[in-house]
Amino acid sequence: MPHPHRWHHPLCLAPRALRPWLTEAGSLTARLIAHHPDFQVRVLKQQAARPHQDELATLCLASGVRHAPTREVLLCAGTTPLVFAHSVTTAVAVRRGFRKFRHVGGRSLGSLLFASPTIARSRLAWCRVDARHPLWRKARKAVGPLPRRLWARRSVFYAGADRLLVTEVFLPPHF
Ligand SMILES: C=C(O[C@@H]1C=C(C(=O)O)C=C[C@H]1O)C(=O)O
Repeated sequence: MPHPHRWHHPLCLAPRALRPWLTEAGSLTARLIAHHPDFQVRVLKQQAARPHQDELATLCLASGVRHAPTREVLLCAGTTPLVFAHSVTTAVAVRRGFRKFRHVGGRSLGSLLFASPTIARSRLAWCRVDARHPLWRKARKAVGPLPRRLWARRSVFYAGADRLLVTEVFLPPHF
């Protein structure tokens, strides 16, 4: 059976209010701060983890790779989670183009990525994830009960040959 989650879901199916968020080409962090002065980053995990199946090709990783530097956060307004963000890169990248990745801590990764003129970004891609997808299950674990399907977007940041894949899952009830 083909993998049910493909990253080119038609954007016209997204709720109108969500579309500006799904298509924001600048920093999502900056957009969230503009709407929520009490914006906060809650770090859930920053460690090596097995990349998701649908991340391997994008990061040019072989399917046997078990340890890719990974960061998972909740982007919150006060204590209310708005977005679950999952970022993954390669062992080489954190020693080269994305050296600062491991030291972001409680700051937003966006503040690092968009501050660097040498880091470029790919086009965005979209997907509706459900319980079959690890992103849905991770978000569920972090925030509790969720609707059956969630909108997610992702893009690759490039520092020379190095890649960092950032995926953002939009959480109800806010989105
Ligand atoms: C890529 C950005 O950074 C955001 C912040 C993240 C973090 O701190 O881990 C992760 C993904 C993004 O939602 C952005 O602001 O657009």
